[in-house]
Amino acid sequence: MKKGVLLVNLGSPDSPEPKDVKKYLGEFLMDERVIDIPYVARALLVRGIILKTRPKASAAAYKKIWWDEGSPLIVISERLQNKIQKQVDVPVALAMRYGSMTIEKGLQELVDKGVDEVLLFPLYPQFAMATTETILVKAEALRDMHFPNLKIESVPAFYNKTDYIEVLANSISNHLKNKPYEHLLFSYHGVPERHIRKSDITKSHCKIDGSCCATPSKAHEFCYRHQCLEVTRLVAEKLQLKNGMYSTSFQSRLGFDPWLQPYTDRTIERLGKQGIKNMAIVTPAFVSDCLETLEEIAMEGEEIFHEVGGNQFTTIPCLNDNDAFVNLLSKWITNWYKN
Ligand SMILES: C=CC1=C(C)c2cc3[nH]c(cc4nc(cc5[nH]c(cc1n2)c(C)c5CCC(=O)O)C(CCC(=O)O)=C4C)c(C)c3C=C
Ligand SMILES: [Fe+2]
Ligand SMILES: [Fe+2]
Repeated sequence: MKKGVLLVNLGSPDSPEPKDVKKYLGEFLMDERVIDIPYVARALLVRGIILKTRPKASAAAYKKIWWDEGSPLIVISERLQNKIQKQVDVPVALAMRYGSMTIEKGLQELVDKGVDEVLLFPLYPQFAMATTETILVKAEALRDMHFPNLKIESVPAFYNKTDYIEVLANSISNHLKNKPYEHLLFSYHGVPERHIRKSDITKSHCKIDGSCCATPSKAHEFCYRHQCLEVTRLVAEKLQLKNGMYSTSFQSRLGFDPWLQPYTDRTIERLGKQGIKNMAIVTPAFVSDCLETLEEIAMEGEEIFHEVGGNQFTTIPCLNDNDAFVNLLSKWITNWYKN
């Protein structure tokens, strides 16, 4: 069998213009694993409310971070793909779950190269319904419809792999080398609390009460909250951070349902009000810098911190196409096709 790899990231609009942002958000938010309410209610909420106002505001935010070459998330993912391709002996394609670079096109590109066994590689360290699961479900549906003879294997969430933690911890310490900080905040993309309960395979473990995620359980294989807290714990251990010098929060909430807490914006505000003058922030739910890191954290987050008296706000870049990260993914891919 000829093997190939499909890297999959979230996706971005084609341009930062409201019409393209509206098209992209329409596809993204109509995914039943992102806004997980019945179809009619979802359509009313997304098409009747969100798409009437959000595209204009989101387009303005995208314009602030857009690069000459395009969306940072897409450009960075392409750089990652190209660098990995130089290190491995099987074809490596790139697709996005939403937007124009579809998973269907990515699978077709590999099939056109003679590939009949694909390693599907969701570019997310932690499992979530709205990330890893939706990619797997979509790829399998496309396989059943268009590529019935294609074998698909997937890479599970890699949040607790020792070599990943090492790469992340090294990236953090390199960026903070000459920047003294009093507090390091680990900010992860949030999800509604309901998503955590839905993904609980035991149907009884996840109570989101502060202790369930630290109590061993089969549920953790699919618990986004546990996996985020583990990344913080393992990196803090590796960097020998003292208790109180670091914490975890969740960003980017949307709507009125309870999302994972504490919220990042309120945490930044609280830290500033407590007298922290120099803080650093890292965003390990994202492997590539994107709207949520470049605008929501590096711009809005910094503004909040300064408003409450904070001084130095250091945003640590995502792993992006950093050589150590490229080497790590290339090593995992090579181990897969050599076995
Ligand atoms: C409404 C529900 C949303 C869920 C659940 C959600 C989960 C989730 N998202 C990411 C990663 C990214 N999200 C990004 C943008 C973004 N996310 C939502 C909504 C949900 N995300 C919206 C509406 C948007 C669009 C921007 C906006 O209008 O604010 C991005 C950035 C994409 C880019 O083009 O740069 C990423 C990346 C994760 C990891 C996650 C669950 C764990
Ligand atoms: Fe999101
Ligand atoms: Fe839990």
